[in-house]
Amino acid sequence: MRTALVIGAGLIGTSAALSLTSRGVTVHLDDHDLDRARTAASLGAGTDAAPDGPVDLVIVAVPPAHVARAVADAMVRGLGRAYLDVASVKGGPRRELEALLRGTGQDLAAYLGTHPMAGKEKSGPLAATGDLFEGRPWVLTPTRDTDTEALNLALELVSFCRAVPIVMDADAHDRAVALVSHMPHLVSSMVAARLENAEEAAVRLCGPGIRDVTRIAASDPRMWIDILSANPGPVADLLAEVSADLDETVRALRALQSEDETARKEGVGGVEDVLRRGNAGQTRVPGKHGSAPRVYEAVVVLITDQPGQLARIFADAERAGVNIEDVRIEHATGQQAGHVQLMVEPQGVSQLTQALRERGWAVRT
Ligand SMILES: NC(=O)c1ccc[n+]([C@@H]2O[C@H](COP(=O)([O-])OP(=O)(O)OC[C@H]3O[C@@H](n4cnc5c(N)ncnc54)[C@H](O)[C@@H]3O)[C@@H](O)[C@H]2O)c1
Ligand SMILES: O=C(O)C(=O)C[C@]1(C(=O)O)C=C[C@@H](O)C=C1
Repeated sequence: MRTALVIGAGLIGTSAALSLTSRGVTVHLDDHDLDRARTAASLGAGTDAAPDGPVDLVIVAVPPAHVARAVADAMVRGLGRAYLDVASVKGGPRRELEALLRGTGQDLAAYLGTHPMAGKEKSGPLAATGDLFEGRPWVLTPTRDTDTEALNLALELVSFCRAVPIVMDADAHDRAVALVSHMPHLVSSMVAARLENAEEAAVRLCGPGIRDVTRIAASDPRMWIDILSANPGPVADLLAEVSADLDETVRALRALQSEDETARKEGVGGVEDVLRRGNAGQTRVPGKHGSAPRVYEAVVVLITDQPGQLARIFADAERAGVNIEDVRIEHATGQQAGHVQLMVEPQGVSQLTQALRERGWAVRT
């Protein structure tokens, strides 16, 4: 691939453009908000000038409700040799596109619906990074009519972004993401909504647990209305299952308040059941690079809010010969201090702890 056109220079479009540009592809950036295309270009994601002929690949990265129209317009104008979109839902936009192309003389052969399973709760080009898709699954939904050229160009894009291609049927994809993305998003919003009118004294105590559960609740509601509107059935079915678990758990907790010992025992059983099923499900969440989950242990280091602290910790860990697999930073509420959790292989814990303590860090394991 030598040339690409990204329509929608937001988080996903600009991230893909950054990856392609770094691999030598000439990327043209288009957005109905010209400032966004200009911002993406200033970040090194490509040029906001229009291409002077058809590009190899047109990447449509606009909100799901606008995808079919944007792809159809690009196809009718002959902007590329192949076209793909990156929307979070696949069945609806494809059917909509089919309807829009009817009678235009265009068919769907040069189009491929795709979905990178990577993202952020932030939107826009300023949130984009060139490594956003590294090691993440990128779903491709070809049909038997898809051109080999379109599929190969999509595979090249996935490879340039260092993502992992996964081929799926569009409707099967939508059922799968209802489970692993859309239903969890709503549950996160519902948990976060409890905080809206909560007392400040309670909110000040927020720790890592609630941060993990509510991060995605900060996402743009307009984008998520589009996503959920295109996949309502599967998401509603899953939320009904969550709702049944909620009812059971409320019943079990009420039983724990009972004076009657048998009822209390049943309550413990009910609570234990949901916690154990949660453990079992959580172990199935894949780890880094889509591999089987690995168990890391946390070495927690206290830092103060001064420049260069993280760089010093990493340098000290490297000197100790311990590989850091993942990092989380917890800022202490209302203080100029925080904790850095360094996730390492269990056998590296004592070596790293000792090395960091020797270099003056306050460490908790
Ligand atoms: N945010 C995520 O985590 C994530 C992850 C994977 C896939 N996606 C999908 O990627 C797509 C883009 O999402 P995003 O997070 O980058 O959103 P974003 O809001 O950051 O970017 C979307 C961009 O599209 C532009 N736009 C809207 N309509 C347009 C049109 N008709 N023509 C040209 N430009 C138009 C907007 O101005 C905006 O700059 C969506 O379809 C979304 O479902 C998002
Ligand atoms: O990490 C996040 O912020 C996301 O929500 C990313 C996430 C997800 O994993 O659910 C959200 C929607 C996209 O379609 C793909 C990825």
